[in-house]
Amino acid sequence: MSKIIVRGGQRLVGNVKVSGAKNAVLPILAATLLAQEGESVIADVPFLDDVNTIQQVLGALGASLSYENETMRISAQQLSSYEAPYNLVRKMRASFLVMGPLLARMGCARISLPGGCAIGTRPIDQHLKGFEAMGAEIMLGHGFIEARTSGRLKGAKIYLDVASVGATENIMMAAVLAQGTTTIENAAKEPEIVDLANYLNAMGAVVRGAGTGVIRIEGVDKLVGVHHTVIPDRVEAGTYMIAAAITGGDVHVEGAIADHLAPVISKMEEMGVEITETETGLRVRATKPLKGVDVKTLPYPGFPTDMQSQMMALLMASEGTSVVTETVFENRFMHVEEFSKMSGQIKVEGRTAIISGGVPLVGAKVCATDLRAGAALICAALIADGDTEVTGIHHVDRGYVDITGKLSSLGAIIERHEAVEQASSDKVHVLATGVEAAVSAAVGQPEAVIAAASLEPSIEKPKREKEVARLKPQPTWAVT
Ligand SMILES: CC(=O)N[C@H]1[C@@H](OP(=O)(O)OP(=O)(O)OC[C@H]2O[C@@H](n3ccc(=O)[nH]c3=O)[C@H](O)[C@@H]2O)O[C@H](CO)[C@@H](O)[C@@H]1O
Ligand SMILES: C=C(OP(=O)(O)O)C(=O)O
Repeated sequence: MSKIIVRGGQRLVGNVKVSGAKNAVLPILAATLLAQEGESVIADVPFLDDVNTIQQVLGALGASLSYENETMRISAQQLSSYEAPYNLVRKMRASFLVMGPLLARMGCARISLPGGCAIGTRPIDQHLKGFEAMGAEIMLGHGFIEARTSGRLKGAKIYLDVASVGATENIMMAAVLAQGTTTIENAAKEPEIVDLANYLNAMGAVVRGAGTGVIRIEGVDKLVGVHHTVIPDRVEAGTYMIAAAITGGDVHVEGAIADHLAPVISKMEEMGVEITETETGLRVRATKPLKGVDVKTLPYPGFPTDMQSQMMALLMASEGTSVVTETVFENRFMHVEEFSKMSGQIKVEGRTAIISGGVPLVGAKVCATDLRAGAALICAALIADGDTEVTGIHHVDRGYVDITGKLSSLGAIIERHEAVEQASSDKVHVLATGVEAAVSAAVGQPEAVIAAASLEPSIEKPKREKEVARLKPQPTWAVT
């Protein structure tokens, strides 16, 4: 099982460059499916597992792709399938973002249900409500969602019950080729929505109002491939800002856009962190003890839920009591249990966490329960006494480009240990201690052979097989 080991106690100093935004590039790559002519050239595409997954989804639909020097070239003139494979959708919920473009381009789309994940149930009802309003027929069954339309989709007025980022993007992508005008009310306002709208407009679409609560889309007949550069990742930037502040460091976060990070900057300044805008990013300095603050996550321009766990790490290192309220996802406090292994003093009551700050953190063996939880544990580990071993880092690989390299360039003592994998023809052999660990190492692999050595020797084979099936039903995994 791969892990990241951090030795706490180093002050971070220097420059760190932010990569292109995961949450912008995924919908933009999905939108390249809309280009009936020409090649799409997307620059600043971060080297992430999620990007690899969407690349495979596009490939399975018939697009041809190449990826070099953070630039992806996509030709989608000829699509050969309208079905996003289960193996890929199960790895990454954002695969569902191909539904809008497929419906618009091919009149049908079949995608397996993305299901829930560690941070909440994450329904897709608002996406489907939008497609239905535009005339699509939705069929659900056998773990699949199929959407079909006879002829073009029709422009419609759609009010979102929740300002969902994904639903706004999916509906926008479906509407650009629809007949007539689509209005999305209570639309999400995130910078990634604006980046997608800019890309669609460059392709020939007519999208107005992105970044506000009302987006109007005039359908056009055809879109073409164009060049686009993805915006910098505000969550990655925010994570390095927290890493700098927690270590009492002095770090320039190159590429960070102050406007995109306004709620994070405001809270960190309230705590006593000095943040200055430079020509190319943000300089973050912590020169005095920090004080606790209260934080409530909200859709943009509120405090981002994707920064909640990293902020909690900083609050543990600050003086006084802080209250964090999570309003976006119903189950995004899984990191609290891991923090407590590091001596963090946090009490959870429903959607609120009360943090007693200033208690020295200690190194421990912890597990990333989701992407941002992993980043938060690494931030906390930077000031913990001794070594912290973070497992579950396949989550971190979804959204952070070379986090160990970037942090060690700032002076952190951090290294990555890769799992021992013996690749056979097309299966990955997983060696790990314990059923949970073995299954967690096998997640994300299309086929895995979980070696007997991975599992408790006292458990005989039929029982081990049952245990693996219980933990993660996955028909292509075998126990040897
Ligand atoms: C790839 C990507 O961009 N991911 C981001 C996106 O996820 P994602 O687009 O999945 O998040 P949404 O904005 O859709 O979800 C926000 C809330 O709306 C609810 N909801 C959503 C859709 C729907 O049809 N019905 C419904 O009830 C969700 O359960 C959640 O409670 O925005 C989230 C909220 O900022 C971020 O944490 C994710 O990093
Ligand atoms: C929750 C996140 O991503 P996703 O929506 O892709 O799961 C995230 O980026 O923190």
